[in-house]
Amino acid sequence: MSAWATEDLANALPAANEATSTAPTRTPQEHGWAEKQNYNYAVYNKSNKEIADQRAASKQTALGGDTDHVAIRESASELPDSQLAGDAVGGLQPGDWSSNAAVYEWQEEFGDVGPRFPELEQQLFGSEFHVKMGLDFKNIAEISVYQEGVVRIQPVLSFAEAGLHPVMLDNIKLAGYRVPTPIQAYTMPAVHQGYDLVACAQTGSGKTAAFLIPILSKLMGKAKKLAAPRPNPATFIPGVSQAVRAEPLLLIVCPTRELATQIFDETRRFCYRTMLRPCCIYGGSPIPEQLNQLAKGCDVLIATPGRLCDFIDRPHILSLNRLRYMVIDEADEMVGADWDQELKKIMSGGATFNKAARDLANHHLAMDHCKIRVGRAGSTHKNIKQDIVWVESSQKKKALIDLLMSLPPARTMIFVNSKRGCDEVDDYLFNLNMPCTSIHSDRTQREREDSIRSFRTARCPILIATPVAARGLDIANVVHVINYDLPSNSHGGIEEYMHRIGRTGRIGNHGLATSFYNERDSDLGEMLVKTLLETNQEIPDFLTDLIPEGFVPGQGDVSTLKFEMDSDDEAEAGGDTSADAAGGGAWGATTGATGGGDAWGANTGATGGDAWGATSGGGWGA
Ligand SMILES: Nc1ncnc2c1ncn2[C@@H]1O[C@H](COP(=O)(O)OP(=O)(O)OP(=O)(O)O)[C@@H](O)[C@H]1O
Repeated sequence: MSAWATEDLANALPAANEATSTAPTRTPQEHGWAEKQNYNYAVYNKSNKEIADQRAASKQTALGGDTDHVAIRESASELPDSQLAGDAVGGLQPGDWSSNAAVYEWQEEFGDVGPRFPELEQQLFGSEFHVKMGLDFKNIAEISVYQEGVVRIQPVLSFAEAGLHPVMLDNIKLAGYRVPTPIQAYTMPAVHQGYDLVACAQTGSGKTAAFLIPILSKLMGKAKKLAAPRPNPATFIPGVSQAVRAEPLLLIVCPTRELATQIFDETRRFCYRTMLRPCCIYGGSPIPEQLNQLAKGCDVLIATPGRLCDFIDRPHILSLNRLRYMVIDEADEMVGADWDQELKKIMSGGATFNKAARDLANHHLAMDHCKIRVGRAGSTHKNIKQDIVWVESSQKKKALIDLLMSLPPARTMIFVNSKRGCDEVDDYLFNLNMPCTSIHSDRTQREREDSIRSFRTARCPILIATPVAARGLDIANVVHVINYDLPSNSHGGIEEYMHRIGRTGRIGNHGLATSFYNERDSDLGEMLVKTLLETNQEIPDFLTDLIPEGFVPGQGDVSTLKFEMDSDDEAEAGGDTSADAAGGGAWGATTGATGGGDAWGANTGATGGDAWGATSGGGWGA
């Protein structure tokens, strides 16, 4: 099945608050929804030994060629062909662990730049499941960029002028990126000049590439000198060949398994045709599988904290001695996890950046680190239409099916606050023949990976999720996000709301976010109204009382709205913030901002002085 097309569907979506009164008179399939799919226990519940035996058997029967691919097809052979074709994402088939996804395997004889491999290139860059840039960059590029602290960075207007390695420029082209997003316009020169960095921007504005592109590009120039020795991939046999110790140059830590595998996917793309070998380690999947990957060499390690600690405790397997860069993704989420002692060097914050995370940055980063913030921390953007609908708790299920059946079928994420609620809503929709799947933290890792994969491929275009899936998930053509339960303040409040709705309307695309609201959500009401006002959304009648006194929707000055998450630095610095240079002229914005000109006043002259691949001073592992 092909991916759902965002633009047509987004244009076809009516205002959701008109939708709940429509009773379903047709089946979901008559309405255009895909057939529902059962979870395939036969494939997913195989033991590791069964999979290994199957792979060994298929290796024997394979007539030359790529034996791993034969094994992959074999392991999925119990699925119908149509399902197989639809489920291949980046070369992975059902039952494969995401950490085993194909990476570019460098060989000594390649010289400086590796040759192209069309099949791998297709897997990495050719997928219809990658998020494609939408048409409305303007609404992202218009957002003001703020720099805090002593260092001022001049943004670049294009990738070409960012001083990137030629292979990185090629990979950026293959990925289809034409111009840097505002956050990328600043992070590229900042990393190039060797600064530690705290970066923060709206959901879906390219933060992952904002740290990957400049860091990997710097490492590419020096990989041969810096990287640890590794075995020849052509002759390496897991468990038989001599394993090497993984000694990454770049470590990326993030809070969830789904995010880790997604960053791994993006890293695989940007490392294409270079000797930088990425690996991904995360909880819930078999350690031996991940050990086999590390044993082939690892220059970029993407990890969730628990599994990383496990491996750090085994110094013969993983050493951080060579580390040059460290990135903490979703840093505000990470600070709760007792990790502050280990977190150093570069920090790329999440779309919200709370005080605890900022304190952590102040504690660990070099004194002259840069802080770059695109828009208000925790703000959303105009490309997401936000509808709030009054629904009593007892009516939510009915309202949900009515809503789904009143809109054109579209890839939809439904958020609930509890695992039990997630199971219940999944059962309810599934029993009504809706093509849904679900994810929460009590599911096995195989179930989690299957669920994300089948949502990504639109085999199950409806995903019901607890907040475990809220952060960072980047799935093409998620047109509609439904907050079945709004996140009360004890469930992350307005920050969580913003992360959830940010699964749609990514990178210039449009999306709809519908939230069910009733008196139980009143603790969120005030912040919700301000968030709606900020992007000029419609305020429903039952929330108009909460509009700040004197503020006229659509006309009021949104900068007067007070948000709890506003930067403490701004307040503390007493207006030291330099703002309003969008750096995004190349995105087609006519902001009137100078975008990289003289607006910044004098450059600091603190270039950091680093040549390619050199670490900036005083940091972790330096
Ligand atoms: N310059 C660019 N041009 C086109 N697409 C881009 C560009 N930069 C990033 N993207 C794509 O935009 C999508 C969103 O990027 P990413 O997931 O990094 O967003 P994010 O800011 O981290 O969002 P979140 O806060 O939700 O995690 C990705 O699919 C990425 O490949």
